[in-house]
Amino acid sequence: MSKELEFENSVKNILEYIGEDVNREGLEKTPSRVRKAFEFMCGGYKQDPKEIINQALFTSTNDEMVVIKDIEFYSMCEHHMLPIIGKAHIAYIPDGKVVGLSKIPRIVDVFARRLQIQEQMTEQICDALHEALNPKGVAVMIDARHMCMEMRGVEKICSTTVTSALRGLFKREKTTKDEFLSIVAQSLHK
Ligand SMILES: Nc1nc2c(ncn2[C@@H]2O[C@H](COP(=O)(O)OP(=O)(O)OP(=O)(O)O)[C@@H](O)[C@H]2O)c(=O)[nH]1
Ligand SMILES: [Zn+2]
Repeated sequence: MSKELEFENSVKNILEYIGEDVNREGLEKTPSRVRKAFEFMCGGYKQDPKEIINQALFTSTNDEMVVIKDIEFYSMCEHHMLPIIGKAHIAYIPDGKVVGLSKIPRIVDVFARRLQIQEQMTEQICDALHEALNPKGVAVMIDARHMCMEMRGVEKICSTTVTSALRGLFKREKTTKDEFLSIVAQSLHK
């Protein structure tokens, strides 16, 4: 049996388990729709962040902080496979090269489109940028809502989780870190 069919049969098992009639018309294509949705939502496993960044690296003498704020993303927690919905705020200080701006949200999606815990996703984005750009510093802050804490479990719909990862100047210099925090503060969930 193909892997695709195995996946679709697993979806049918879940539908049966929750008490659905897998043969009713509305559910006929659901297993294959779910498979395609998962292939998209977990497409990050097949992507290489270095390859993405290397497509658009430009020599530059600029060494001022570059901040890309409010990068929305959808991920899934590895414990419940329920959505994590949030925003990433990313800054770096170039050291001889800058990256095409669109590549930063692409890197966020590479790691968001995997099963995640928020702390790990924050670190992975930071490390990927640090390794590929070799900048003077990188900072990543993620502010997200976890559906496993809203739709079920503790059912706290107003709580958000903020995580950060800092490298280089952002870690060593308080003024650099504070500048990043003041730019990002306005974007955090109220
Ligand atoms: N640190 C961290 N924990 C997470 C993240 N996403 C979900 N969790 C937590 O993972 C934990 C799993 O705990 P368990 O006790 O094994 O699972 P559970 O019985 O479903 O727990 P409840 O959610 O409290 O009902 C829960 O406390 C979740 O809130 C994340 O991104 N980071
Ligand atoms: Zn969860």
